[in-house]
Amino acid sequence: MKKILLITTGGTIASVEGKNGLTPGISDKDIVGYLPDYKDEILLHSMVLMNVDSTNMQPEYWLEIAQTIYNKYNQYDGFVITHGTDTLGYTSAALSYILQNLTKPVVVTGSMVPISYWETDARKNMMNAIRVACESISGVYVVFDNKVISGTRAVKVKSKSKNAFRSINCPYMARIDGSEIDYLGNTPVKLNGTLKLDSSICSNVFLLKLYPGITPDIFDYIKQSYRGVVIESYGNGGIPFEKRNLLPKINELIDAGVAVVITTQCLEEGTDLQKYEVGRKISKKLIISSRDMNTEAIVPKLMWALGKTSNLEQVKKLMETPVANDLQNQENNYAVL
Ligand SMILES: NC(=O)C[C@H](N)C(=O)O
Repeated sequence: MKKILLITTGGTIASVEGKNGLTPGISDKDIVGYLPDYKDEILLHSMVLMNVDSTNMQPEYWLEIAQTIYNKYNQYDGFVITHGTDTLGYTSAALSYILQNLTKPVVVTGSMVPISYWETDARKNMMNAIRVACESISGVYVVFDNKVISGTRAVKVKSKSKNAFRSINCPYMARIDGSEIDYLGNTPVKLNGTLKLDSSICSNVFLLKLYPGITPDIFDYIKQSYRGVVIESYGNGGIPFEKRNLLPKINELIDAGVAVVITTQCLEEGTDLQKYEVGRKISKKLIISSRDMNTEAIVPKLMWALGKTSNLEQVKKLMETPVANDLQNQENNYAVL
């Protein structure tokens, strides 16, 4: 019988209506109490690690989750983490970088409606997550609304509906139909190796969304206080140089040792800095191109890379090397669900 550890962290799934609106309030035991009878099939242990709305999630909490999995690793076959949906994609990506050489499944799930409500999606998501955690696969996965998504590719695209997550720039790993898990591409394999807790995280990272009219002085502030900046530019990726020219200040940042990543506000297909003049002008040697990674993966990856080194050549190399399926080089061929 498979032995699974459920780690609860809060989110809507654990929320109750309080004086000031929904807030996490129920325990791991309460959550388990809502599940259909599973006791003949799996041995499920549970623990509360924290009880936060995931809007309050912090890099320190990612480390707590990772450390807990690391400490309990040998006692279980798989792990399920219940989490708020708002920043779930950041946490699943962060765990993919912090927990290196995973040989077991770590499955992150949540819900859009609290588990105590009759119309909840929590029971289905949890049972599906437990099913995936019992598989002989390795790595971090997000299980939501019958879909299995690579931990570095899950993006919340809806604020209210139950089909809130999509796999961005990467095929879905699997679809769940009743108790069947249908793998859509190659069935993920179980890896061998020794788990490593790669926990040096530098959270001094700024995320900047460009808009027409943005002025260069924001970069003075970033230079003083941050070691890395992710610039969400437009389309294929480019920096404005008409009227309010951002290029000199970005070059100053790099000269001061700040890591600069260019990504795009477009959800799909990623950047190509070589296509347009606005992209080529900024594509100097030390600009980090995010290609088809999503922001939820880029931010924790940059924190993880800067935790290891302040050498910008090395940061660029770490960022541009695929980790846990976060980045692909060849033409995409997406599964549409
Ligand atoms: N559906 C949810 O879980 C949303 C909630 N605000 C959270 O992220 O914790």
